[in-house]
Parts: sequence; structure tokens; C-alpha cells
Amino acid sequence: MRAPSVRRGPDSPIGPHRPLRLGAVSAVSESAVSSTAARRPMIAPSILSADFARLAEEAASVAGTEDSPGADWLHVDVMDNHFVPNLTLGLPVVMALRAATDIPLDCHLMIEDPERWAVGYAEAGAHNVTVHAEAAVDLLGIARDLRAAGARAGLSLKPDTPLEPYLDVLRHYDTLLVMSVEPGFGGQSFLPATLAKVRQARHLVETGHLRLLIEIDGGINAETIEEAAEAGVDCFVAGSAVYSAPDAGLAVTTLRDKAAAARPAH
Ligand SMILES: O=C(CO)[C@@H](O)[C@H](O)COP(=O)(O)O
Repeated sequence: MRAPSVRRGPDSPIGPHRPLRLGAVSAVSESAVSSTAARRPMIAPSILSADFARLAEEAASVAGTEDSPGADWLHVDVMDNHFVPNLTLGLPVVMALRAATDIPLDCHLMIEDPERWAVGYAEAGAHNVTVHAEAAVDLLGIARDLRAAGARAGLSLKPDTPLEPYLDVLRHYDTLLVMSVEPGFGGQSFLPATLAKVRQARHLVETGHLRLLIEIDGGINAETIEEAAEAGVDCFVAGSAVYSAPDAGLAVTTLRDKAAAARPAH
């Protein structure tokens, strides 16, 4: 794992050297986690589980109706067969999707050299562009460039990557994507141990140390979404639970309702 690029000192983009520490977060209080749940849970269907020959229709199937809100974001998994052992799609498909749907695109770059590619996804119209901490060298530069190109900047951590080394960098990001499976494939089983990271991040958001949206990705379905919601997730990526369901739109509604019910403040 490469260290994040963080400059220190009086002119540091992250301010004076007063790094965040997780010590104060070791005992996450229930109230800190549960007081968050004011916003509607967001659902981001992952098109990795969709029919790639019918992407526009698959996007439309989760767009919602006048009576029921559809997907908040459409999650687009970009894999390069280097950072992960799978190959999916790239910029041309994202551009085509952008033209085919109004659902904000949430591009998750599971690629090496994100410094080279990330901003292109923002320029292609992605609403949120997430890079992997394990793949990047210049995390501050990526966040700056994504925001300058008009996108939200997202940082993702694999299941075994700790949060603490990235706390200062995360002050410059809009989204934290906690991977709850090893990145690379849909349809894997949810790893509950990854929720510890969600609770840590939620506590830091609730106490004003971080200001970002907490997203989770991998193995989210009707059985696992409640515990993720209880831990403090804002946005739930779901691939097979949506696109393997008989009615993808209904699956989105069901997942959102379950997440909303599991949030203690609701
Ligand atoms: O990024 C990934 C996998 O690497 C995910 O976005 C998957 O697409 C989620 O699929 P399910 O686990 O929900 O089936």
C-alpha cells in the first residue's frame, strides 16, 4: 500500500500539522452513530450486475417514477485488470451512459494510475468519481482536480485498508467508499468486519472532524443493508440485489425502506 501524499507545514493544504487520530474514536458511542440519520438513505445500483448489452434500459429500470423515487446514483465500476483481476468498461461507456440517463453517475475507479484517468471521468459528466487509496500516489491532487472539473471526489478503501492513515486526506474528499467485499466482482458475501470503519468515519462526521458522505459497496442486499444502515452508511451500492431481482425498481425501493427503518433516528 502506498502512503497518501500529504504535505505538512504552515502552507499545507490540509492546514497546520494537527493530524486526526482514531484514539478518540475507539469507543464509538451509539448516540454519535445514530444521531445522523436525518437524510434519506441513498441507493446506488451497480451496473456491474446489469445486462451490458442493454445498459440504457437497465439504467431506466431504476430511474423511478412520479410516485416512487428511483436510484440516487448509478454506480459504474471501472476495472482495468491490473488493480483488480477483472476488466469492465471505461470512458466511452461512461459518456454513452451520461447521454442515456439523468441518474447521477457514481464512477468507482478500480484502476492503477488514477492520477492519469480520474479527471477524465469528471469531464465526461460523472457526478462522483472515486479512486482507491491503495492505487494512488497524489491523493490531494486527485481531489483538487476532480473538484475543479465539477465532480465530487471519492476515496475508497479495500476491506483490509485502515482508515487512520487517510484521515487528513479525507478532509479534501466528499465521499468515503468503504469496500465490504474485495473489489473485483459482484455477487460476493458481505464482510461485516468492515462496518468498524463505517462507525469510525460516522463518528468523525458527527463530531465535525470530517464532512463527507459514507458509502458502502459489496454484498449489500435485503439481509445486510440494515446492519450497514445502523453503522451509519449514507449511500448503499447494490449490484446483484437490484439487477438480479425480478423488478429492479422495486428492489431499489425495498432496500431504501429497509435502510431507513434501520436508522435509529427515524
Ligand atoms: O465494486 C464492486 C465489486 O468490486 C461492486 O460495486 C459490485 O458490483 C457490487 O456487487 P454486489 O456485491 O452488490 O453484487
